[in-house]
Amino acid sequence: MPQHVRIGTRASALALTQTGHVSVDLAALADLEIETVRVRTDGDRLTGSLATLGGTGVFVTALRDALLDGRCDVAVHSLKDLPTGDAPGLVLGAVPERQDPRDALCARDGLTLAELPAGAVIGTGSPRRAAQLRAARPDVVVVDIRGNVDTRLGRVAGAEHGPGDLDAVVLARAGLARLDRLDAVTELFDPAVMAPAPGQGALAVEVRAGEPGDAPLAVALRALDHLPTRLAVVAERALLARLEAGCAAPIGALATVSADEIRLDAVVARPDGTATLRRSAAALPGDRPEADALALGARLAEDLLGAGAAELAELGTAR
Ligand SMILES: NCc1[nH]cc(CCC(=O)O)c1CC(=O)O
Repeated sequence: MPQHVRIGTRASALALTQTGHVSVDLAALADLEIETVRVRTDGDRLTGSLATLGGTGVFVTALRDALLDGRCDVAVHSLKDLPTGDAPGLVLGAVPERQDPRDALCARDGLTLAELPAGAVIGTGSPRRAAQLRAARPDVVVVDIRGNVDTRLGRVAGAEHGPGDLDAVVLARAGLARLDRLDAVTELFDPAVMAPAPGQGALAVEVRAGEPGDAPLAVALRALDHLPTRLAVVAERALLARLEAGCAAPIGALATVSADEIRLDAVVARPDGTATLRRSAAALPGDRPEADALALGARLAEDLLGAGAAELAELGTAR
């Protein structure tokens, strides 16, 4: 008898494809019969600016409630949308292998950021992307936009659908890849120019704590987990947590994990892009690599705080 598993997801096209991939992967790893349960979150319901929606977790809370209530057994989130705080009763069952974490420019007429004219209008809802765009090109105009990936792409001039009132938008490459929309990408940003959000390109597969470790679902989750990705996102999120910031802060971080090193590069920006602070650190993972990744993120955050990161990024005042 296969184990019956209900997998909870937001109903956006991106969430549904992400959940679909996780379902297929889990079903290939153990004898599971998987049912998909759609859950509506505040992030789907409310239309205000992402930066003002009331902090972190707008895409996540309703899914976590469904997990805790037993309406589903597994929840799939974009890792970058997951708040850094503890979720009592829940654990990260698996962090599957990450996709390319870079941000992508989707501009009209195949243009790159350097090729866009002065005064070009670029849409993003992310203070992190806005600050780094302004740092790279102080002469462009950044406007706040919301909506799912297709809505945002539709606002680029020359798009087949939509009003086309923008010269470009910035989106995560990973989301575009999952939606089969890489055709819209005109430039992939070097992380030294546009550092991605902590956890960008990775997924979080969350489950209730204390479920039996020998059940088919638990076996499949352990096999799906990708240790280098887990270590990278642990380091990136430890940095964010120590900075007491969330996904709406102008903070980018990217860890790269090899057999003998975890390297973490981070940027903290003034929201208007007129100043940025970059710092890097590395650690040699030992017998408890997750603890080492956690310590690395916290240490780099201390370094940034000592250099004035909280004042620069207006942490604690922005929300
Ligand atoms: N906040 C929305 C969100 N959450 C995850 C992704 C993309 C996929 C990912 O980073 O894993 C997106 C859209 C975007 O930023 O372009």
